[in-house]
Amino acid sequence: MNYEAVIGLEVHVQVKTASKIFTRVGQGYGHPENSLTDPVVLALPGTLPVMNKAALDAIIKAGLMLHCDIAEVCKWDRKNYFYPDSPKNYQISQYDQPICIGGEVEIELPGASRNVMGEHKQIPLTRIHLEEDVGKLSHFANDSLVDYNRAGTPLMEIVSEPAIASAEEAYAYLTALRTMMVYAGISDCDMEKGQMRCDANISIRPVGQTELGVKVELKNLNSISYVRDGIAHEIKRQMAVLKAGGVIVQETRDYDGVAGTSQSLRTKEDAHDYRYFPDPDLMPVRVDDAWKQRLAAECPERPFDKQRRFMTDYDVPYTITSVLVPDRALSDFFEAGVAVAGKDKAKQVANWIINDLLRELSAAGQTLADTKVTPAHLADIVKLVDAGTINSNIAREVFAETFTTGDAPSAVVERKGLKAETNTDELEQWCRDAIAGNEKARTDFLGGKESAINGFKGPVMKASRGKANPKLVDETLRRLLAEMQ
Ligand SMILES: Nc1ncnc2c1ncn2[C@@H]1O[C@H](COP(=O)(O)OP(=O)(O)OP(=O)(O)O)[C@@H](O)[C@H]1O
Ligand SMILES: [Mg+2]
Ligand SMILES: [Mg+2]
Repeated sequence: MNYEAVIGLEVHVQVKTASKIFTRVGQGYGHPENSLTDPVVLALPGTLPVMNKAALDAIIKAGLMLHCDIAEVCKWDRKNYFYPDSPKNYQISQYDQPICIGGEVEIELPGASRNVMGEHKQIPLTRIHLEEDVGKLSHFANDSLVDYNRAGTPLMEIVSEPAIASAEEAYAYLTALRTMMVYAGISDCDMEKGQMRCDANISIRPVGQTELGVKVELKNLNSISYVRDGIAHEIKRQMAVLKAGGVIVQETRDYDGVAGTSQSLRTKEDAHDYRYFPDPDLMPVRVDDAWKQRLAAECPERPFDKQRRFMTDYDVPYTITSVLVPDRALSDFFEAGVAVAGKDKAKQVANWIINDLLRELSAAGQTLADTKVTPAHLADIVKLVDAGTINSNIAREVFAETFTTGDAPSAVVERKGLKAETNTDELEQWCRDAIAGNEKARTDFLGGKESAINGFKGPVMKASRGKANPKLVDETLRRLLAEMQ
């Protein structure tokens, strides 16, 4: 029998706000243990939560980016459980009235090769709700330590429908989701810092069956690659169980990304009853149109929409757009360059960014934010090359100088006297010398071997100390050779 996999992902994303979700103490990663706490975080008697509107703004934005319906009214519920990561013995979350309903995540599957755009698909979402993150426990041989710095950090839970078909699709889903959240400034989604965390629910069923199989939930998937590997491993495991005549039991498993193995944590029988009920300390939230419209205006263009626009409007190849677009600052830099250079020069501007700017940045250990190169510099250098003022070899040199000094390319050309040799008499003499100096190439060319012309170009370039305009050299050589025929 043939089986197919069905996957649903629950993704937790920490929202990047200045303060925590229900109190004014700051949030962050890497601070001394228990330094980001206050009476509300520690649930001291008499404290009450106060809603942080910035966290609501962020989740509404996320919902708008992902085409969700934003509920007119949503409310807060207590998820009750007893564990030291939550000093209140409950977590404030949203149960039956989440803020975002439905929606979808556009994903791109791997193409036939790196240069080819892969298939795009929409993965439907069930909901997105907002809750507070909990504290972190560290277990040692004889004791366990609790750090409440993370407790109360606003946390979105993005729940997909069971509609992801493979480990590759799950990988693409998380990549797309992360790019989108970073684009909108909602979260940095650094999985190593726990800013994005994912649980994967996996079942298999005979192909053609509509009813879902029994799901297994994988936890502790702390990188996007581990999610992919963990899912692939789990699908194989379930197939093997069924093939051997066994049954899948509903359980939660822990996946060890390093070892590539998983083990059962708990089965359905141990499932919690969270006794959800509305939190009496918090009012429901009503989101009106004006609020939604304010945030819609702040939402950036979706990355895949931008990529399609770059390809159709600017005629930039897919491979280049897939480097430019995932980095919002880089794509803004590109568009600023195009705005100066003109739309018809977009491809050249993009090439300077991809081939030269990125190379120089990585060699210098810098990021785009540090660079002295401006979008106008790129437009300048494209213009210099197009006008034949400098050839592309010299342009590389000029760019490197602009990169280190921040001087405009035309200023560098001026200062270093790098203008292409336009003295045609001198150029013509160099060409004559080159032809005279290579008898064989001359006979070959005159005998019809087109490529033999290249044999003269090296000596001409050398004579001009690299400054000759290659187009002009080519033209002059052809004219002189034609005269000899
Ligand atoms: N049979 C199934 N096979 C694969 N995925 C499933 C199946 N049934 C449900 N899912 C997925 O499992 C996830 C369920 O998440 P949800 O938060 O609704 O419930 P939960 O996991 O029971 O709750 P908790 O938040 O406490 O983990 C969804 O992403 C859903 O698409
Ligand atoms: Mg859940
Ligand atoms: Mg779950």
